[in-house]
Amino acid sequence: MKILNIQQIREADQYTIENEPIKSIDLMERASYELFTWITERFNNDFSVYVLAGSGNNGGDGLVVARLLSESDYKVQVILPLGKNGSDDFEENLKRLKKINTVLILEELPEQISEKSIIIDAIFGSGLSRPIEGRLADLIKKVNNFEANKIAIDMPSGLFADKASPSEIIFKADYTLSFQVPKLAFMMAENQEYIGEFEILDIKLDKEYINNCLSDYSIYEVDSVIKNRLKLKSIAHKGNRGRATIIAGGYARMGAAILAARACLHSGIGLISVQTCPHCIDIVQNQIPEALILTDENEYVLGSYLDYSKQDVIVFGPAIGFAHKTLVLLENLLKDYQGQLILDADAITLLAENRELLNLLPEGTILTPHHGEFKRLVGKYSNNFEAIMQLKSFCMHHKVVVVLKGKFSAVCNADGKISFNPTGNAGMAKGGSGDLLCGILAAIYPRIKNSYETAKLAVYLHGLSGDISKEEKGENFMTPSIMIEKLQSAFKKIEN
Ligand SMILES: NC(=O)C1=CN([C@@H]2O[C@H](COP(=O)(O)OP(=O)(O)OC[C@H]3O[C@@H](n4cnc5c(N)ncnc54)[C@H](O)[C@@H]3O)[C@@H](O)[C@H]2O)[C@@H](O)CC1
Ligand SMILES: [K+]
Repeated sequence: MKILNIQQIREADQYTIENEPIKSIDLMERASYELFTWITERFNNDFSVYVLAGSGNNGGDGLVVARLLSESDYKVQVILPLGKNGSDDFEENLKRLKKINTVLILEELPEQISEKSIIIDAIFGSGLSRPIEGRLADLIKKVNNFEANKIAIDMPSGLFADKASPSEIIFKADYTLSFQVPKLAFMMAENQEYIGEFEILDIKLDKEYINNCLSDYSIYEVDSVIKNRLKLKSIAHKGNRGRATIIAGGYARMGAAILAARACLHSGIGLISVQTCPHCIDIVQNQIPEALILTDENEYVLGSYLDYSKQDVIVFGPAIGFAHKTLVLLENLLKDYQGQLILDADAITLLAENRELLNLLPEGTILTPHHGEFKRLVGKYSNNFEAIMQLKSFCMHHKVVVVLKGKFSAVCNADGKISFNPTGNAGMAKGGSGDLLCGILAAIYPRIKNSYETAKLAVYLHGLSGDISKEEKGENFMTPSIMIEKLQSAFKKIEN
């Protein structure tokens, strides 16, 4: 699903108004009817409704919703903190609201409201142009302390759509009901406490116009052509389903390699090899009898460059440490290995600390840093909008694909396009979770044969197995090992 900026959304509104054609007040009615339907499907009319309506078109939407809910016998009260003069459609809807005469217009929000209330934020939407201050700021702080159900129309008031929000005076919504396309701000971790869950309502803006809008940002949806590449051909044998090698861990740290190898195996790889030091061979063989062992000549760390000529893909990095021999192995892989490289965890720190290696990164290498590791690569940033800019320039400069892990993990291609991943949850934030992602990436790359498409689908499947684990086992109990088991359902889900 494409993410558009405010300017593009405004143009799409205008195009629809002129070409459908539809009057702007009727488009407002249509948008608000979707809001009304969403609300009435989830809250019955035992809930009292408070609508905070600004004086622009976001406020206009709020007034329409107030009218529609009142006509469905909800008790609705409206507060107009910016007064009664505003945009044409706002003023017309205020007239219509007064005509039905069942909605109370309050001067102030009461000091106490029952938990069985809904507060609808229609103060500002996409027209917010500066931070909220003064009386309005006090109102937002007050509302944020109430225990009611809070719904923001289009955007939580105070939040900027396309850039970092400079102030923390922002309505804290449980639900944000936005129109037609998501906004970039919805993808940023620091904004989640204001946005709550977001839903995109179809208000029937011109589809073709939106399809033609150019955007570097989107939310991932499984692509059926790519997904079909995962299907095994009837002539499949272990050799043509891909060969992957995991180079991870070291003495007393082989868990990372085992998790990655298991995830890889359960994601369809044909042959999996694990490079281990001599002391660790038994552990690996006991844990994954399917794995071939590549024996490193070093006793405690991994550092031998072995024969990888038949390997389609190598995962290098999880828990591998920072020994000089390991660094040399990484350098040799960057120089000589001809297959697909997936670099994670300590490999990324090694790159950051030995920056000359960055110039050796083969085109299309997949790197999977979390924010801490990514900052080591690109320097500090103070919000996710800055992180996204750094991500783009890093990928374009080095011609690589980076998965920046977190809430809505951002997968960035070498051309600067960014796809945000919608699956996953906080229960996945446990040691070992990233190792699984490496395994999934390695398993599906040989069939998909495109770094960006592989990364998007692998991150999606990884999150999906996390969501299924959460649903069945709960956020606290779930573990990376459980997630490996749930890969079974994750694959089935995308196959259907
Ligand atoms: N035809 C359309 O364009 C549609 C627009 N819709 C709604 O219209 C909204 C956008 O409406 P508007 O462009 O009127 O913008 P808003 O309703 O978000 O607010 C704009 C007004 O607020 C003022 N303002 C901005 N920041 C302020 C601040 N910090 N303190 C005080 N005043 C401030 C602006 O000067 C302007 O007068 C969308 O978010 C959406 O809810 C929907 O009705 C769907 C159709
Ligand atoms: K709003």
